Amino acid sequence: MVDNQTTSCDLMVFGALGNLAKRKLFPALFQLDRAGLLAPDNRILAIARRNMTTEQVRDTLREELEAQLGLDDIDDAVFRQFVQRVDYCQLDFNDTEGFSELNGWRTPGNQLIVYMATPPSMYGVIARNLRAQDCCTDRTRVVVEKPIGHDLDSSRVVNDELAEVYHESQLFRIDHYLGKETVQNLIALRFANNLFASQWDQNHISHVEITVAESVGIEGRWGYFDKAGQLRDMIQSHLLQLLCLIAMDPPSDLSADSIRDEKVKVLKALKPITRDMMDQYVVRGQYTAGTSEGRPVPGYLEEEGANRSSSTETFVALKAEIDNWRWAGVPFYIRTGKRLPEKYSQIIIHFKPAPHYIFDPDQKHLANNKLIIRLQPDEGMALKILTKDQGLDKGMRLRQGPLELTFSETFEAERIPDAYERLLWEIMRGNQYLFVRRDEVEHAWRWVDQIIRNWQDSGEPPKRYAAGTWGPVASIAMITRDGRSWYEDI
Ligand SMILES: NC(=O)C1=CN([C@@H]2O[C@H](COP(=O)(O)OP(=O)(O)OC[C@H]3O[C@@H](n4cnc5c(N)ncnc54)[C@H](OP(=O)(O)O)[C@@H]3O)[C@@H](O)[C@H]2O)C=CC1
Ligand SMILES: O=C1O[C@H](COP(=O)(O)O)[C@@H](O)[C@H](O)[C@H]1O
Repeated sequence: MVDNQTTSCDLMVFGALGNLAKRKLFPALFQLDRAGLLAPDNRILAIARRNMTTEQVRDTLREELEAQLGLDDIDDAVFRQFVQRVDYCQLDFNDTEGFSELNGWRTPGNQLIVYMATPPSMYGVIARNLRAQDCCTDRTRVVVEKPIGHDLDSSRVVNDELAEVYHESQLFRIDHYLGKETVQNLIALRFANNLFASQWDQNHISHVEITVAESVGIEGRWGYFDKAGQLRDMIQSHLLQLLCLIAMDPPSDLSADSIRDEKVKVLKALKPITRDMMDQYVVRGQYTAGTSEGRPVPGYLEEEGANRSSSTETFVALKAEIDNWRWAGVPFYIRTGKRLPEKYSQIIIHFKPAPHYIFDPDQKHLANNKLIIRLQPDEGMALKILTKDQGLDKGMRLRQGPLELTFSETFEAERIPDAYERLLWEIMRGNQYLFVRRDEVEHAWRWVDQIIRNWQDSGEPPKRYAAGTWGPVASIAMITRDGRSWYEDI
C-alpha cells in the first residue's frame, strides 16, 4: 500500500558508520528533516560494531554533515532536531543474541524500516537474526544496496536469503540512478508527451547512445572495485536501468509492478553477446596514469592497495541490441568509465532522416534530429532540429539548432534533491516503483554474465587508456564501423 503522507516510522541503519551511510544516507535524512518530511516521531537507530556512544556518534554526524553538505547548509536548530532522532547501538551482526537489544528501542506499532548499508554477504545473517526478534512483521520494509551478488548464481543466493524472511513486497533494492530526478523524468518525457511516444521505435529512431562518464578513479575502493569492475558496478545496474527506461513499452499505469513488468520484458529481449560477437560489440579498458582536472593521477594498477597484475576493467563500451518489434535493428551504444575527462551522464536519441531529402547534398549529414537528454550535470534536454539559415545570401542552407530546456533556468531554481532523499522518501511511503524487483536483477545478471564469461574464456587483457581521455580508441572504432560516432557536442 502506498502512503500519501510521511508516516511515523523507526529506521534501523545497519552499517551506519560506513562510507555509504556517511556520504549519502545521513545527509539525505537530514535534508528530509530540513524539508519537514520526517514525521515528528521518526527515529533512527545507527547500528555498527565500533565501540561508541550515542553522543559520540551524534558529534561525528555533525562533522560529516558539515563536510558533505557544506557549512552553510547546517542550521543549528534543524541539526539539533535531527540528531535527537538518532541513537547508536553497538552490535556485531553475527551476534544473534545481541539482536534482542533492538526490540527495546522500537516504538510499538510503528512502521519499521531496516536499511542494510553493509556488504551484501551480511544481508542474510541480519535478516535471520531479525527474524528471531519482533522485526519481521508485515510492518517491516527492508532496504538493500547494489550490487546484489556478483553474478546470477550469487545474486540468487542473496535474494533467496532475503526471501526466506521477507516477502518481495517488503524489499526495496536500491539502484540510486532511479532516484535521480532526471532519470524519473524519462518516464514523464516518454509517456506524457505524445509527440515522442509516437516516434519511439525502429521506424523513427536509428540508434541510441548512453554515456555515463566519471572523472573520478576508484576513490580508495580498490578492495570492492577490483572484484567488480565497471561492467558489474555500473552496467549491470545503472546503465541497464537507463536502457530499460528508454526502451520499455508504455506501462498501463505508474504502479511499481506495471513499470517493472515492462522493464523485465526489455531485459529478457536483450540479445546475448556471444563469444564470436565480442570483437565487434564490446570494448574493455583500464586506465593508466594521466591527468584529471589538470593534475597528474596514477593509473589503476598504481592506485592505493592495488594488485599490479589486475585485469579488472575501468571502462566498457558496448553495443546492445533488443530483439523485439519496437527495437529490431536499433543499436544501443553504451559506454561508461572512470577517469574520463569529465563527469556527465547523457542519453542521445538519434532519429532517422526524413524519407526523401531535398536540400543541399553537402548538408545531408545534418539531417538527423537528435534528442539529447542530460541526466547530470546541467540537467535538461535539447532537441536538435534543422532550420533555414538566416540571410538573403543563404538560400535554403540549413542550420542545426536546439530546442533547449535547461531545468534550472526554465523552472524555479529549486534545489535538485539527491537521489537518496527521493529513495528514502519513497521507502517511507511504501512505494516500490523506484526499486528493482528480483527478476530485473536476475535478468540483468544473465546478460552481463555471458560477457564476463567471454572475457574469461578469451583471457585477453583490457585495453589501456590514459586517465583523462575518452577510453580506448577501440571504443571509437566500434561505433565508427557502423558509420556513426559518439556524440560530442556536450
Ligand atoms: N559507498 C558507496 O558509495 C556505495 C556503496 N554501495 C553499497 O552499500 C553497501 C555499504 O557500502 P559501504 O558503506 O561503502 O561499505 P563500508 O565497508 O564503508 O561500510 C560497511 C559498514 O558495515 C559494518 N559492518 C560490516 N560487517 C559488520 C559486522 N559483522 N558487524 C557489524 N558491522 C559490520 C562496517 O563496520 P566497520 O566500520 O566496523 O567495519 C561498516 O560500518 C555495500 O553493499 C555497497 O556495495 C552501493 C553504492 C555506492
Ligand atoms: O553505484 C555507483 O555509482 C557511482 C556513480 O554514481 P553517480 O551518482 O556519481 O553518477 C560510481 O562511482 C560507483 O563506482 C558505483 O558503485
